[in-house]
Amino acid sequence: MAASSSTSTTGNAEVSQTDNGLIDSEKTIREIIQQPLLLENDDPLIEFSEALETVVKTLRRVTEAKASAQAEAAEWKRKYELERARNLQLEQKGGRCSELNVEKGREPTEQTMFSDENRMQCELGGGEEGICSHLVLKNDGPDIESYAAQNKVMGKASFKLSWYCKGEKSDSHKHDIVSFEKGNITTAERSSKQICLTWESPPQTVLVATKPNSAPVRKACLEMVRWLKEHKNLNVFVEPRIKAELLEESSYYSFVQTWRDEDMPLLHTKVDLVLTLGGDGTVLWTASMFKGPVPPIVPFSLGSLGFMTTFNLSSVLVGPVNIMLRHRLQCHIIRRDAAKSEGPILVLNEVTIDRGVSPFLTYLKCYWDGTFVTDVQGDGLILSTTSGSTAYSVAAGGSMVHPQVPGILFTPICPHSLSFRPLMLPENVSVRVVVPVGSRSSAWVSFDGKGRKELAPGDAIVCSMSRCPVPIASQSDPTSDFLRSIKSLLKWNLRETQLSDGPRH
Ligand SMILES: NC(=O)c1ccc[n+]([C@@H]2O[C@H](COP(=O)([O-])OP(=O)(O)OC[C@H]3O[C@@H](n4cnc5c(N)ncnc54)[C@H](O)[C@@H]3O)[C@@H](O)[C@H]2O)c1
Ligand SMILES: Nc1ncnc2c1ncn2[C@@H]1O[C@H](COP(=O)(O)OP(=O)(O)OP(=O)(O)O)[C@@H](O)[C@H]1O
Repeated sequence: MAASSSTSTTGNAEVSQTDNGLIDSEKTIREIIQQPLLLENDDPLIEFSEALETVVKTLRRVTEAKASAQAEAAEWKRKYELERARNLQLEQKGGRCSELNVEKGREPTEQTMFSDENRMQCELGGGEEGICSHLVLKNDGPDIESYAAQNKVMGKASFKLSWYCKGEKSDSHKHDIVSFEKGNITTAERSSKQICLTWESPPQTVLVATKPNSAPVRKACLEMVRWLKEHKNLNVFVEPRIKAELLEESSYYSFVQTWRDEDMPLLHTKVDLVLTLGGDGTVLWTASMFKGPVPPIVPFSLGSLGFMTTFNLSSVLVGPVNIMLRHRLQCHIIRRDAAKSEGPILVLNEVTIDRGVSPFLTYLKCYWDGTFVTDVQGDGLILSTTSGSTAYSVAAGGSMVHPQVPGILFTPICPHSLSFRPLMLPENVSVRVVVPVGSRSSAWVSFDGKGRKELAPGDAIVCSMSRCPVPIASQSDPTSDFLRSIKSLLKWNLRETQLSDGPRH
């Protein structure tokens, strides 16, 4: 039935002209039926009268059904507006957290989700400190089925997510990771993490670091320093050892600058760019010179492997340059009797706690965020970054992990246990490794394979992710670099392809 465009309102229900027409038709038919002219024995007229009676009944049913549907629609509209007004009111109150307010002893099942008056009720608990808020809807009325569908849309429980860091509330980073707008939980976009460095002003000061005791590296260094000065007019910094080597070669290199030990904490404020000539060890060494922020490093591969030394071309002075942020672990040593800790010591690959020269089992107790986790009884333990996962950790049975995955690898070295598998922890965990007071021997700790220190019984080392990563220039994207490294350098999964001319299964 087509609806008329003009309407008149009766109470809550809106009655259209079509409905008025139906009512008029019914009246007319009734009048005809009740005509006194109709005789009792006039059969065709009686039949006609009965037929008209049926039409009257049908018309009445249609009119009633329509009115009822319109009344229901108006009621839903009213409820919707009521609900909306309540929600707006809540939002204006600052989205205060409220606790779930379910009637005591009554589960919020479909049957109990509406009130007796078929009225949606939004009951909000008063808990100021709660971390969630929910709508509770009740209905014991007859139209449960038709309301249930609406409930799914209108009665969706609202909630809030809160972030805690080591037991303390912290919302500072929430929208970087998870959004919960309108009750839909989504994570931040993860399509690309490629970082590109574009110089806003040209670099002016360059630090050159080289592998020692290598004639080709020494030659490359002389040429590079000269080129940087003559072609780019850049300030050049080198380590004191290299400065001595350069001056040994020629007094021409007297323009080259160096630093004293006490200046090192401020080195990053003077240097725009670091160039390394050597292998992975040279990158590790150079990164270790910076205890805080590290300037971008461009590694020139002159080593034997070159996991981090994938860069070969030097258009970096113009840019843009692809950058890979490699995370570091920062470590503090806590001596049994000392009031102050030693450190921080930053590592790009790993911290290794091992038995050193001792022929005995290393005995270590491990804690994550202060909770005891396990003992290590074996040759030792490696706490590795994902960049370091392809170094010592993989040799000890750890998995190789893409360096963009944030985390800490927990890899035992030759554990004297059949079930001690390596595992990986999230980046935010703080790991404490203690040499128990009752241990028969000391343990030894090393940082990227260097700076060996003894840990006596009662001493501990605490490691967590540093906020200062090492930005390293890369030739292509991080995934291609990683795959190229593990395939060409570690020969990952190299196998001849099976011939096709064999038995068919
Ligand atoms: N059994 C082992 O595999 C083992 C033992 C001791 C140390 N190491 C590794 O050596 C590193 C120190 O390197 P170095 O050059 O100063 O010492 P190094 O001269 O002894 O060289 C160690 C080798 O490890 C490679 N390497 C370093 N970092 C790597 C990485 N992230 N991925 C893949 N290979 C990597 C180097 O290219 C080099 O070939 C330590 O951080 C440790 O990871 C490995
Ligand atoms: N500037 C530096 N001062 C002191 N030691 C350094 C310096 N650069 C590198 N080293 C050390 O020299 C050793 C060898 O360096 P590197 O690893 O770069 O060369 P490689 O062994 O030939 O290459 P790769 O590591 O790729 O096999 C490493 O142990 C490293 O710590």
